[in-house]
Amino acid sequence: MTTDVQVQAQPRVDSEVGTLRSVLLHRPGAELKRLTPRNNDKLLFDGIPWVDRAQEEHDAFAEVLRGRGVEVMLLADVLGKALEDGRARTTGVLTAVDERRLGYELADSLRSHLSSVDAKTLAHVLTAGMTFEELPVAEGASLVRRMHSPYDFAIDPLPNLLFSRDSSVWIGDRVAIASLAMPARVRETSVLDLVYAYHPRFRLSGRAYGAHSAPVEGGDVLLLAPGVLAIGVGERTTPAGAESLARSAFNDGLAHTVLAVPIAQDRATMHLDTVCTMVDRDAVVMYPAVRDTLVAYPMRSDDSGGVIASGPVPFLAAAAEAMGIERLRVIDTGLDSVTAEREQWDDGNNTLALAPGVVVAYERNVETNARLEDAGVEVLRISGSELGSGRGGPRCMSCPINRDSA
Ligand SMILES: NC(=O)NCCC[C@H](N)C(=O)O
Repeated sequence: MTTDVQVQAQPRVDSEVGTLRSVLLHRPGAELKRLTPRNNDKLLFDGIPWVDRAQEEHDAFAEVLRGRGVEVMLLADVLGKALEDGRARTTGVLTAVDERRLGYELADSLRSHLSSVDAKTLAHVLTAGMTFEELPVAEGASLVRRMHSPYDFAIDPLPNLLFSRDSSVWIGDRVAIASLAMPARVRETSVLDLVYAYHPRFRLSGRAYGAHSAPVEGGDVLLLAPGVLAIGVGERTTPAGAESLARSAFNDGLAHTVLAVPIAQDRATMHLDTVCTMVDRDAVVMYPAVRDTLVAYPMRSDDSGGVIASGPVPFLAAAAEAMGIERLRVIDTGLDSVTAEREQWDDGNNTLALAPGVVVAYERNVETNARLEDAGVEVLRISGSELGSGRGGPRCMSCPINRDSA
């Protein structure tokens, strides 16, 4: 159920913790059923999720948000709506059909076929992909068709759309569509591009950054305070990507300081939000192992379209200074290193704030959640036994569209 006020809310996000009003989620679907032990690594899942249970867990997550008055927009719905525009369908077909994979003839006949299907079916194909076995009949003489296994992908599935945080990020009233680093996620950019270009709710919104710039993933971008961004630089976001997003944010007047924060180039720490998320206006929960070592390279505008970087300097001090506060509190999870490592791996530090001091977290991270509560943070627990197999928590699975100003 949504209220009139929520429906009218214009996209705008200037912090991590302002009361969440609208959010974009992706309910996992058929694309997760494509995962097998042979392809799960390439598709960036650490196991084979039980899809029905993952959907139940996701529905429960969405219900927690709705229960707190948040408008939940689902990607399948907004993509389907965007694809009602014929121009979106044409672009969607062109970006999904890869002639290098299919060869000229098969690509041509698949493009014709997809141009004739309705918006909902096309939305399904764009997210769940298509196997050779599912291709429309005809082209029996195609070498490509004959030589591929029926189970090979003619169009790759996008199981990581579940992590809607990474593919786009709102900064102020502009949306930055990510340039995703891993081959398994690159096509997500074009799906989100369709949504923001053609869905009536978004099509007038301005863009920040450019989807074809150097890699930046939304999980690396933290809106520490209005005008202050932190951008993790590691396995996904590159220094050039961070600089490019900073330049765009400065030029659009969306930020005065951007902190580039190096993180280890490991799967466990693939994004900054795997080790640090904000839980209150002046507080973060942070993986203890990085607490004292995290540094930042502050960037500011040179006032003529360029970016000036300095540092490295200690992250916590640089963040507090840029935010104009005395100290950025780190909720001390006080965990022994083994428990901390286990809970970090299971997204214990990946919380989604619904308001200052109110977060959604995976229930399995018992110790981290207990410490958050000891520090006065309200923790709304969700189950993530299956959702977590893609290695992402509540923040990763949510793209805030509208928050009250913090
Ligand atoms: N912000 C995040 O940390 N997102 C999690 C992304 C998980 C996904 N399987 C990936 O490897 O990209």
